[in-house]
Parts: sequence; structure tokens; C-alpha cells
Amino acid sequence: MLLRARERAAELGCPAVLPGAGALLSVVAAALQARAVVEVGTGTGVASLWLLRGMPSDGVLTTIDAELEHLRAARTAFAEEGVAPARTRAIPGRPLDVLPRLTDAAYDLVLVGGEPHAYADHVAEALRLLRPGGVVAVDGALHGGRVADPARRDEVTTLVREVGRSLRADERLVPALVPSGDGLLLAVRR
Ligand SMILES: C[S@@+](CC[C@H](N)C(=O)[O-])C[C@H]1O[C@@H](n2cnc3c(N)ncnc32)[C@H](O)[C@@H]1O
Repeated sequence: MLLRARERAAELGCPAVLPGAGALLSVVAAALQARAVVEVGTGTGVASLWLLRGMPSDGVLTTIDAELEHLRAARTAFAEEGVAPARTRAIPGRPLDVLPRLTDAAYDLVLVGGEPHAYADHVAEALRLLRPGGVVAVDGALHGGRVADPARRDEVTTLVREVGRSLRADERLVPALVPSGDGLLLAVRR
């Protein structure tokens, strides 16, 4: 079913999490026994399915996307995978309109994907949402290897690099950058 979701992602021009990072998201969700997870940027549901695979069967994934066509594809992927409807809340809307409505310190894991221009704002919201011991994950943290190359100073690379820097400098967090997929930046909230 992941394969179909990935094919739909290609059809809709919406890049999906790469398998290495997806598998790691499952492992992190399982290690945290994550019952409450937020995903910013649902796409066609590829990362959502990886997360759901790692979460306990009573865990609920809240996933947000402004593109209705993407959310529709994700809902199809969840149904194909046999995910019980009560396990997902797929919310249409701009994440910065939706995230402030979610409860402080109530979530085990927040995945920030979506749009690099909004990463910094989404990470700030994620930190508010996480319980102590919870994890924020930023997908695409290597941005095709460009983040690690100091000669690359285009706008998106600089934005993604800056998000990594700010997470590493944040005293509230214990960060780790894992070079799986396109780079998964994980940071545990103390
Ligand atoms: C790269 S895809 C996410 C892929 C998903 N993580 C996966 O692995 O299947 C990015 C998604 O973010 C959504 N998006 C676009 N602009 C956004 C914004 N400003 N904030 C958050 N998400 C946005 C897009 O509609 C798109 O569905």
C-alpha cells in the first residue's frame, strides 16, 4: 500500500518521505509508544503510513494539509492499508491555522514536512505541542545533500540549514541528525 501511496505522490508531484527515513519514523513512533502524533504536510500519506505502522493500535495520527486532493489520496491510502478510521484525523487547512488549535504538551511525536519556508514556524509550534520526552522530526533535513555543502547558499538550503542550527542550539532539546533518506533531524524535548 505504501507503493500505491508513493505512486500517487509522483502523480500529484508531491515528494514523499524516502524509505530510510520512513522506516526510522516507524521505529521512533514504536520506541515512544506514540499514541498522539501530529504530521505537518500529509501529502499522499506515505509518511503517515510509516508512522501508523510504528504507533500502538490505539494511537491517533493528526495530519494536516491544505491541499484537498492530497488529503483525499492519503485517506484512500489509509483505507487501502486497513487503518481504522478512528486512528487518523486528517485535517484540511494551513498548518499555521490548525496547529494553534491543538493542545499544549499533549503529543509524543510531531513530524514537520511540507514546505521549507514554513519549517521554522512549524517547529516552534511542534515544541509547544510536545510532552517532555517527546520528539520533533524534520524530514528533508539534508535537502539533497545541499545542507552539508557550505558552498550552497540558495534560499531553501539556507532555510533548512538554519532550522537544523536552531534545533542544535536549543537548550530544551537533544538533537540528532540521521542521514537516512533525505536526512531526518530528530530532537527530543527534555
Ligand atoms: C512533501 S509533501 C509531504 C509528503 C509526506 N510527508 C509524505 O511523506 O507523504 C508536502 C505537503 O505539504 C503541503 N504543504 C504545502 N504548503 C504547505 C505549507 N505552507 N505548510 C505545510 N504544508 C504545506 C503540500 O500540500 C504537500 O501535500
